[in-house]
Amino acid sequence: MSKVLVSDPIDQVGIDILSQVATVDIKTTLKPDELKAIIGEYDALMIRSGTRVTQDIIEAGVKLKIIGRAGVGVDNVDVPAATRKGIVVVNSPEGNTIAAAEHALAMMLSLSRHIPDANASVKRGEWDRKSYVGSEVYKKTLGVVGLGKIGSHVASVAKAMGMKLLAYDPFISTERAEQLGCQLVELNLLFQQADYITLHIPKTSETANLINAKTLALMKPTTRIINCARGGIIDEAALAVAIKEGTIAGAALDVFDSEPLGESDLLGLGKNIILTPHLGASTAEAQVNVAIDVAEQIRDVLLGLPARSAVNIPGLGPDVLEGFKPYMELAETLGNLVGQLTGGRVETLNVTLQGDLATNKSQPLIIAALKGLLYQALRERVNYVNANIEAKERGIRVIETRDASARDYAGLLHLQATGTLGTHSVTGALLGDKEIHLTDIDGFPINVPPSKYMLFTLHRDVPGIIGKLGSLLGSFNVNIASMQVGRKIVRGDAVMALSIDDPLPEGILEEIKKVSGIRDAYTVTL
Ligand SMILES: NC(=O)c1ccc[n+]([C@@H]2O[C@H](COP(=O)([O-])OP(=O)(O)OC[C@H]3O[C@@H](n4cnc5c(N)ncnc54)[C@H](O)[C@@H]3O)[C@@H](O)[C@H]2O)c1
Ligand SMILES: O=C(O)CC[C@@H](O)C(=O)O
Repeated sequence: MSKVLVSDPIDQVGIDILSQVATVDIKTTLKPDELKAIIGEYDALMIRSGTRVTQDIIEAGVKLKIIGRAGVGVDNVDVPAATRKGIVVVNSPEGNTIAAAEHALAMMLSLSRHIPDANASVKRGEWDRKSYVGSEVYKKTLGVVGLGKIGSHVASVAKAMGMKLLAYDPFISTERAEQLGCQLVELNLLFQQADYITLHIPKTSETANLINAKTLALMKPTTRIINCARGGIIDEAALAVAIKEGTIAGAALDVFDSEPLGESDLLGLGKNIILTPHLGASTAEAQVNVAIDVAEQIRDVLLGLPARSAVNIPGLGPDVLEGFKPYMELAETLGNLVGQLTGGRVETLNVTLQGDLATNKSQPLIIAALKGLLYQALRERVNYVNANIEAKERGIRVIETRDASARDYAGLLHLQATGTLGTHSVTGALLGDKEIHLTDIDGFPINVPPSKYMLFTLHRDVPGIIGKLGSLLGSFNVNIASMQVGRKIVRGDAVMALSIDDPLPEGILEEIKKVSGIRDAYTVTL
């Protein structure tokens, strides 16, 4: 049975799902060294934001197949290191969207009305109504930085509260922004005009310290900033100075450069700052959502099924996977076959996607073809996660061609590999949407389903050659399950594709190549 380590608090519903297929250990107080010492035993690791999965830990996780982040941000996982090791990293892209958006809105209103400080004063026995006069958000301008899932929800609710919306997101269309009632503007204009600025972006090299002394200086003295996205997007020292000096009115922060917060310039700024301990996703509903979402993906991967929200398998979303699964198998089989026919080191793989496959959603097929191609070299070490990187590291150039014109099959996949030992090509399609058929080998038309053990010959199409080959195989006790010849012209060059029941015995390939009329022969195991 597989073993899963859960190293952060996860809702029980997730543990129950994992327990269907694995032994689950829950250890939520591990120090990095302790995690490193035991991770080697586990097939899967499930975390929230508390565990840092560094390269060290990934290297020590010799059995790890999947890391599941019960939340959105995977910045606590070294995803490139996991990818290199073929470990799938999954998250829950939507499970806590509403929770995080509502937290941002709650922070905005709390900051406007000094609710945390007013509440604390009443609890101290005071009745001070003068110190806590607030301001309304109605008719004020909210600047939303990042109009993705959380930013969009914040914008919709803020719109309903009568706020004017500006947004900055270089990856969002004007139409989408308009649908949400937002005016897309340049960042500096947003900083200059907004009364409230709410951040809903990932922390990347572009967004690190996006709010700094320079950008703070652009803001109005009445501006309030809300960050429920990621620590490090705001320069905390500069923010503390801006609040202290009245350059801006205040800030509400759920996330910090270093968590837990500890000593900080942000403490001691009174009612103009609200600090929460990374609570954006902490609702009962969100924790159930993310636990189910991620535990199901871990369960599926441990059962050999694909994950629906893998962050390091490009283009393998649920919609793509559902329709493409049989074609993924086709691509992998063809990749494996052409890799074995070509032998040696492959330098270029030409991938032609024809008919229905000629869509811009077919990137997963190329990954599957590369996985098949690299199988002989890497065996189980290559998977959908690392196939692309492995191919790049080996200098394999991939050339894609899309040809939407209809053929005899709804979708045809053609692979041509060129390497140090020559060039070979294979084409395949699906019959009845699921049965793989090889339709062409090296330009010769055939129509055979692939089988585990196959023999291909390139020969002259002359009488008797099939008999000679059959006798030779018989003399070595090789049973032929099926055989087909593909030729372009009668008595010209031809290929023969044979399915055989067992692997070809040692030495027989050389004997086959000596048969008069046979120019070459290849044996493959699929
Ligand atoms: N506080 C919490 O507990 C909590 C909970 C959930 C999510 N989050 C964080 O909230 C953030 C947003 O999450 P989401 O689910 O909305 O993500 P999302 O991917 O749906 O949206 C992010 C948006 O940011 C935009 N973006 C990327 N780079 C940008 C840039 N340089 N400038 C402006 N926009 C940029 C993207 O185009 C996208 O629209 C993430 O950082 C996530 O980790 C925090
Ligand atoms: O695990 C948490 O509570 C925080 C999650 C949040 O930061 C996220 O990115 O999803």
